[in-house]
Amino acid sequence: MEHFYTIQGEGHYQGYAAYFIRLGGCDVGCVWCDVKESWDASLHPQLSVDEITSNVLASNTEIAVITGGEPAMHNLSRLTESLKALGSRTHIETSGVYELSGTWDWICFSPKKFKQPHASVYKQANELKVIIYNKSDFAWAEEHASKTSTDCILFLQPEWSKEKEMLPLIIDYIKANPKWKLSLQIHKYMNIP
Ligand SMILES: C[S@@+](CC[C@H](N)C(=O)[O-])C[C@H]1O[C@@H](n2cnc3c(N)ncnc32)[C@H](O)[C@@H]1O
Ligand SMILES: Nc1nc2[nH]cc(C(=O)O)c2c(=O)[nH]1
Ligand code: SF4
Ligand SMILES: [Mg+2]
Repeated sequence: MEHFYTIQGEGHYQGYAAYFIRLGGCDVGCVWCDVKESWDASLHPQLSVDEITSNVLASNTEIAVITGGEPAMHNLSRLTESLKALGSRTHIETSGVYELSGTWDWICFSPKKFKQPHASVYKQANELKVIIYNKSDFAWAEEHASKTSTDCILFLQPEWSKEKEMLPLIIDYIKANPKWKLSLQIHKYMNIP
């Protein structure tokens, strides 16, 4: 769908320069998705792996973030092999609904109520990033956290339109349950992609 060089705005690598590759196509249907224009893959141009990776190479970062849409809908073996051959780190943002293909240095798993994750992703995830849209999402976050590996880093991130309402609750929750950390979408405050 698009590719751009920016600052990773979320999660464990928040603040790092990163080259984003956003793949079209998603059938998860989150009501609050902030990139709904990604859902229909046929509306977006197809680029070759070489076209994409040459842009990553031209940037100064060694971090390539594959996102979407739901990137795991696609076979990502060739793309991740090419990125790694260029010396790039491969990071993915995924809802975990599909079994992952490809080789990954960092897996950010953000489960969704709208479609159940695939069982395999829990032990693969390096970070769990749960979006908090309402109060019931805290208990739901714990359910998912209990299935991840012990070294998985746990984040709560407010849904953007509910941030004013949910952030105070998230802060209280993290103070009471400090295994969780806060993730804010800092790129949205900075008005960058
Ligand atoms: C657009 S999604 C694409 C990757 C993948 N489909 C997924 O959902 O993880 C990228 C990240 O943005 C988060 N996100 C999407 N819409 C959001 C919103 N309105 N507020 C906060 N986070 C949001 C998702 O949970 C995910 O962690
Ligand atoms: N700056 C920036 N950081 C991000 N982290 C995850 C994003 C995503 O949409 O996957 C994203 C994004 O869209 N922009
Ligand atoms: S899974 Fe990701 S891309 Fe798909 S609708 Fe949900 S937030 Fe949007
Ligand atoms: Mg985004």
